[in-house]
Amino acid sequence: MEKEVIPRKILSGWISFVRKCFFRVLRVGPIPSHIAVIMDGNRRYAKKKKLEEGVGHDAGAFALLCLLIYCYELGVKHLSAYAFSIDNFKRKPEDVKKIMDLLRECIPLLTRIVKHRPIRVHFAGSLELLSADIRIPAKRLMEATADNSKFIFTLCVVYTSTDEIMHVVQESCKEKCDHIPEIRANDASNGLLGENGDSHQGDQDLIKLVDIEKHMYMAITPDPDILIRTGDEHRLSNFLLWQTSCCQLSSLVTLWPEIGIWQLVWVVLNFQRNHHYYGRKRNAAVDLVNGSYSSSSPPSQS
Ligand SMILES: CC(C)=CCC/C(C)=C/CC/C(C)=C/COP(=O)(O)OP(=O)(O)O
Repeated sequence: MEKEVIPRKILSGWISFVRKCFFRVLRVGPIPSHIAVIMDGNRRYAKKKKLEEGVGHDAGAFALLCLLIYCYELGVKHLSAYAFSIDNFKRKPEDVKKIMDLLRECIPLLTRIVKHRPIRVHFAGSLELLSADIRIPAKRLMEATADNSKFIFTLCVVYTSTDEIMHVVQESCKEKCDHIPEIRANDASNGLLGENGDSHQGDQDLIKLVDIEKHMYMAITPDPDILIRTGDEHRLSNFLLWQTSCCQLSSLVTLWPEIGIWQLVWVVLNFQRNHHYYGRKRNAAVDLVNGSYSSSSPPSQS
């Protein structure tokens, strides 16, 4: 990745001015709070351009950093990217090494980008599986930007939803086990223990939705409004499965390194067109979770 090129090319001059004017017009409509991306098509891009495979990933990382700046300027509050899945460890060793090298390189670049913008950088996933030379600077960058609240950029690395949900279950159980004596004592004082000392109501409610959500790797961001997948793929590939039940899925034929401002504008315009529909879905889901539907009037299926 060319280190100098990233900020200069897109941050200065009339291109940046025109882009900001354009975004101002787009902001007349609702702007998604959270965009998530699955960055497919990097190798195909390299093939198409007759470049070495790894160069496709370089171009992909560059495209991601540009998208970060565009989203920030547009007024989006969260951007999350699927940079490395746990399943990607099954790829050829040189492919794994390439993405790990990019991760290592992107930390100083991100440090420069956040120097002038209040962006919080978050790495989500089983970070203990990263080598120390990536994990330690990544944790340092997370700590250094932890107080930035205007924008959160999440890089999902060594991530799958299955792993996230397993992690949540383990953490929630661990936490509750530690508190079982307290919960039992509380139930006993409220007369809620049965003859054999079991809790009548406590156990089935032991783990609540709030417990699950607080242990998610993605706990610091709201659910995405838009999930973009490039490279003409239509699968979720174990990415944010818990978080995407009411989200617009935008599958683009564009290869990831070719994503730019026009693709972003296109998905945001689609979001604006469907905004009321997704808003209603979301509200219905929240009502369901809060138990505001009675059993005699189930939610309408649409
Ligand atoms: C800043 C930073 C660390 C960025 C990450 C770099 C990057 C673009 C990662 C994409 C990872 C990935 C496995 C994509 C899948 O498709 P593929 O790219 O292998 O391509 P294909 O769909 O053409 O096979």
